[in-house]
Amino acid sequence: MGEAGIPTTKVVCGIIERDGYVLLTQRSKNMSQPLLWEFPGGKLEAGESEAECLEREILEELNISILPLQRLTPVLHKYPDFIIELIPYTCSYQGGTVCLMEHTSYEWVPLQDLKDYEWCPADVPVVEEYLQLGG
Ligand SMILES: Nc1nc2c([nH]c(=O)n2[C@@H]2O[C@H](COP(=O)(O)OP(=O)(O)OP(=O)(O)O)[C@@H](O)[C@H]2O)c(=O)[nH]1
Repeated sequence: MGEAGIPTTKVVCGIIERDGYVLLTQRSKNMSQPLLWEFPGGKLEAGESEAECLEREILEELNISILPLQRLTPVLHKYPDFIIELIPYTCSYQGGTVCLMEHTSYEWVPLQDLKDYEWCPADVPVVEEYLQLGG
């Protein structure tokens, strides 16, 4: 539980790397945080590991397979009506063609452009840490 009894939602997200590019997805108009950019992923379900969650969500949302590599620092972020613990993993792209099930668009982005996107607020520290690590 977080402040004032608001539960914390654990969300695992993937920084998916392929040949020096990283995969970003843009939330669609009818999702929460419309049109903001994020690293694909989703809510951790009971009984699954973070890696299992990430592989499942990315297959469901994008139809590609990935391999989680390194866990970065989780970010605790308070949105007006909920608290999120965003748990980032670097991942390698393994195969498949991106097919969007929920998002409005995606881009493979070079590291130097990551700062130019309008991110979900919880992602901002993740982007900073990732860039500090050198990608
Ligand atoms: N997948 C993902 N979600 C993120 C990121 N950053 C961030 O704040 N979130 C938030 O974490 C939640 C993830 O939920 P989700 O993707 O599994 O499901 P959803 O949007 O259908 O859930 P919702 O309808 O409850 O908003 C959303 O509220 C989303 O806005 C991120 O980088 N990746």
